[in-house]
Amino acid sequence: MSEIIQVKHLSKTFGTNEVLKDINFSVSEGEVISIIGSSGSGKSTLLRCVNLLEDPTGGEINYRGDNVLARKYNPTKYRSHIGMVFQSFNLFNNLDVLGNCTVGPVKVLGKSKAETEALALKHLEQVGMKAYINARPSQLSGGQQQRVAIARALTMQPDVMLFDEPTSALDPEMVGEVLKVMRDLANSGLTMIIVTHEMEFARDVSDRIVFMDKGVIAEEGTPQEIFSNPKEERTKEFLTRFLKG
Ligand SMILES: Nc1ncnc2c1ncn2[C@@H]1O[C@H](COP(=O)(O)OP(=O)(O)OP(=O)(O)O)[C@@H](O)[C@H]1O
Repeated sequence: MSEIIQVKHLSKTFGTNEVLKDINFSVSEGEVISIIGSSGSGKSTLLRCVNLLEDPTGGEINYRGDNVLARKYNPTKYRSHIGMVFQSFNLFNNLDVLGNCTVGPVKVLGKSKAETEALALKHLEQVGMKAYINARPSQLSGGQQQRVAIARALTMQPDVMLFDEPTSALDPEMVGEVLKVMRDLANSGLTMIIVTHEMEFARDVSDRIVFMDKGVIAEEGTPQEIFSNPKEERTKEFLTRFLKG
């Protein structure tokens, strides 16, 4: 399996707060990785660094072997390979559903409108939102908006999709529909890095679990290793606390 992203010795500091310390991990084609850990452990910051939404303080992010933090590398080009879905959907309310999905590929990637619309319709169908192409985001439920946000990211034809707590802002009854779409994507072979508090989902869909604690990767392994047989005391404590809560 070829490596798509490799993070080496990554660090991130906000003022005097060292949020990420010497992070090393990689994702290969077709892999699904879930990042779990307590609130404030640095999960979202790590994902945002991978997408260059935050400037890492040190280390390397390699995309197919090239360090994207090197001066000569074009960050816009790199970002076009990385899809991201946020907690808060971030759809454009002045555009309808189809417009939300086509604006990026047409304006940023310079793709043809006809080709992009066909692709967008395919992905909107995949997430069960094809019937809503003319709706505005404000007319949709949170779960529907998040499914459109997923279709929008997919229409950019990314190499890897990052999900930053995609169900945290949803009413409980809408969590399932978004997780179902993500399960289907994972089964389809899409490469995914997911920050989530949905433990059951993470256990079921992931090839690997990364457990973060206080800015470091405390433990990493298969779902079986992490959930049934964690080696680190802090992993056990987190899971016990989580299951009780
Ligand atoms: N833009 C920022 N400026 C200053 N501090 C920040 C910024 N973004 C994050 N932090 C700090 O970095 C630390 C890690 O935050 P982060 O959001 O990455 O954690 P998390 O594990 O994703 O938490 P949660 O599960 O609650 O989302 C926190 O102490 C947070 O206050």
